[in-house]
Amino acid sequence: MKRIPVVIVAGFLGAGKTTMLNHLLRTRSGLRIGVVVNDFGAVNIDAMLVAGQVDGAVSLGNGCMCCTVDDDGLDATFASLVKPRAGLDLIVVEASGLAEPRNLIRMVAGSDNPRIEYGGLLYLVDARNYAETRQQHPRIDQHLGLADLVVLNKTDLTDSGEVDRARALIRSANAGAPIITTRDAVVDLALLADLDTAPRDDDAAPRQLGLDELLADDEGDDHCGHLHHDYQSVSFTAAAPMNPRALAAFLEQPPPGVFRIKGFAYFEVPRYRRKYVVHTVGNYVSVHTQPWAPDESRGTQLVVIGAGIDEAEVRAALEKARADDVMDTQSMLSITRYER
Ligand SMILES: Nc1nc2c(ncn2[C@@H]2O[C@H](COP(=O)(O)OP(=O)(O)OP(=O)(O)O)[C@@H](O)[C@H]2O)c(=O)[nH]1
Repeated sequence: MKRIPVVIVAGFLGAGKTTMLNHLLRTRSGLRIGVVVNDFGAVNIDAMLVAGQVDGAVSLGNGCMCCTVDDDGLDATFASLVKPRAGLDLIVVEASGLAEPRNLIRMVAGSDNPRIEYGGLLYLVDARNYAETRQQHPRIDQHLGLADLVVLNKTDLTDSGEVDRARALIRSANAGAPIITTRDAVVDLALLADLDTAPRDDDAAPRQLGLDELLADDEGDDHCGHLHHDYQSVSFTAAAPMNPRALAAFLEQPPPGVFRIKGFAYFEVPRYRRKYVVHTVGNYVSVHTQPWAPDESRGTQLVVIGAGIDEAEVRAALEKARADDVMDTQSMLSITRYER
């Protein structure tokens, strides 16, 4: 029986994991892909952003799955995905931006399910924020060291010098994994199919860490060092419309410690009634629109993630950004200027 490869997609907050997953799903040309999506916040925004285009999906919300799944690891999740009827060719596990890849690899490689096999780790790097993130979180180097393929993304937001510097830093953490540069995480699906057997850039050198060593190594059990211990998330939901100017001001200058905001917003402004998907990563804001699903209730759902954030302050700022009056169309400029 052919086993279904399970590829783990990891990378720090906002690196482009969901963007890549959506690209793969759009271009899968006949291949059947199952996904496991894990979000840090209580509202599973990532699962909503990939909904509707996937052949089988399991969403594990509210916490990094490296620590929050139970003793069976991901076994129940895989069991529900690999039913022969689903006929999957590939399973992609999108880790939360703060998850520990080593633990995830253990869960997949150590699974008792005879229908799956570990298919490798793809690690996404945000070229714009990488140097700073690495300085803040030296542990990222360990994550990168486990990768079978590194995708250096967001090259449009940096100059070539910065891309070269990021490449050199990645190389110092991982001697052999191929590094590809991308914009909007456009990765060829074929690359994922043979991730763990693809030729490495240092063919002569041994792998930094063999899978057996990895599974035996106790270092990954040191939960204290996990990135998510330093971070909090605040989820905000509102059925009433938002004030575009006030929400834009929040996205541009969020309370101290906030690094990532994602979700969607509802504005009751003539001609601007579509669903506004909003993202911030560091100080970069981006917005795009999509239609509401026919049965979807209008409303705003945002997840705000950061280190040392004051939940009450975040919540109060978002409450203040609700529209308390009829909004003029001019006010939407403050949001639409970030449309990509
Ligand atoms: N300019 C630019 N924006 C990008 C690129 N790739 C992704 N983005 C944007 O970056 C933001 C975050 O992308 P996501 O795909 O949601 O990132 P993620 O890694 O899934 O984020 P988390 O799950 O929160 O860790 C979104 O606004 C994307 O549209 C890129 O290459 N260039």
